[in-house]
Amino acid sequence: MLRWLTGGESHGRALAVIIEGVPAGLELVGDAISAELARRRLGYGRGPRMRFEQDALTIIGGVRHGRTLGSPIVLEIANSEWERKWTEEMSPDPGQTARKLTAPRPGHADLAGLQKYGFDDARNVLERASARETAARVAAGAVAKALLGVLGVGIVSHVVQLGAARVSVETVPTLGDRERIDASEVRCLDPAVEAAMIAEVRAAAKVGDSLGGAAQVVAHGVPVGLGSYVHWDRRLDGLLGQALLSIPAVKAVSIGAGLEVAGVRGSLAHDAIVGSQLERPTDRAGGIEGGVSNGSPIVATAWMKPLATLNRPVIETVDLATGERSIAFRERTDVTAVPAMGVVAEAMVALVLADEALRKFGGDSIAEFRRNAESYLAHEAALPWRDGALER
Ligand SMILES: Cc1cc2nc3c(=O)[nH]c(=O)nc-3n(C[C@H](O)[C@H](O)[C@H](O)COP(=O)(O)O)c2cc1C
Ligand SMILES: C=C(O[C@@H]1CC(C(=O)O)=C[C@@H](OP(=O)(O)O)[C@H]1O)C(=O)O
Repeated sequence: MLRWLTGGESHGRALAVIIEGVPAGLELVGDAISAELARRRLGYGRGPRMRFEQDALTIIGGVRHGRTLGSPIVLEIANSEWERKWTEEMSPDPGQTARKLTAPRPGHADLAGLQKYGFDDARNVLERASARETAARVAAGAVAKALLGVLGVGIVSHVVQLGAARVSVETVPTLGDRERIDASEVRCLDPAVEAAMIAEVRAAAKVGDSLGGAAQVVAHGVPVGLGSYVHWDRRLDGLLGQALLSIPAVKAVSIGAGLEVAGVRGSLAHDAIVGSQLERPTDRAGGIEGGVSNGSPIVATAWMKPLATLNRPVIETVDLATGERSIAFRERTDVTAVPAMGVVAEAMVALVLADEALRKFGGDSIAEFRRNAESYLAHEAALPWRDGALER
């Protein structure tokens, strides 16, 4: 099993993540993790911070000479502004701020967080509720992707909706599309829709508004048999749903044809099993049946609300210090973060699949993990009719 936990505040010294359960001997280099962090910073419509934020990575433990040790992997991602701007405001030493934030921003965790934890300064809430934390998830996801690579699993994501601009649901990307998607400013495969998405962001930015949208994640090469139908908390679709819904501002998750199948007849909603190789000409189920991976690509889509902070603040709130009507204050903000959210969603899918792969195949070393997987796959592939036994 894979366990991981992040820590750190948005404007604190750094974020950290500890990842436990990765077998020894996995090839892991800092550059590969940093490259994933850089992908998350991209995207038309992101705010000023992403232009200077470096996401400087330090591997604190668990890796030696480019290979994992089987011990907890400890990663640190520095926050670029700490030294310059935040050492006093975010100091862990006793003291107090002269700049309390007392007007909670609607659409953020501010008010519920203030009430729940008994604070009188919304900074105590927003620092941890900020999606800055997703940088640590992406670092952990890079480790999970490296592990999944041993099984031949590869993950790709693309933006399928930004504001009102939306691609056809038929376009499911291959691993070969990854470079082309990352080269797109909005991480969209279809050039015509890409242009419409950029126009949407421009129009929203011009009037100080924000946009939501959706990103689809596809995992290719996932073996049959991850997840289970035997308990509610072992269903792979349930695990993916929780993981993706935990991304800030993600409000819905669909698997495969998800939303569309609700409105069609059953005869058009499922995937036929064809021939002696048990092929699936369609993948409406998104690679999961009964909570178990079925060998088809896993397809999950995360739907994001428009960002809550607006560059032209208009949303009403109440200043808790005075009880007076106020307008939500503006931290720097992105116009949209859907392209970045897709990269975070890839990480979350990778972490779920890596956890399930470890549960199924186990192993303290990568050699053992690979051997176990190969043995299972060889056995699973040896169904009687595949070697002609049924004909004898
Ligand atoms: C990558 C990423 C970047 C985000 N950037 C912003 C931002 O700049 N401004 C903002 O208001 N919300 C931003 N958000 C969303 C907020 O963090 C989120 O709306 C907030 O946590 C409340 O949403 P919730 O109710 O889903 O938790 C971002 C989310 C993600 C995934
Ligand atoms: C820092 C990141 O995103 C931040 C997420 C965020 C929010 O409210 O969630 C608000 C902004 O924070 P700041 O005021 O520091 O610019 C974004 O920049 C990041 O993704 O690394």
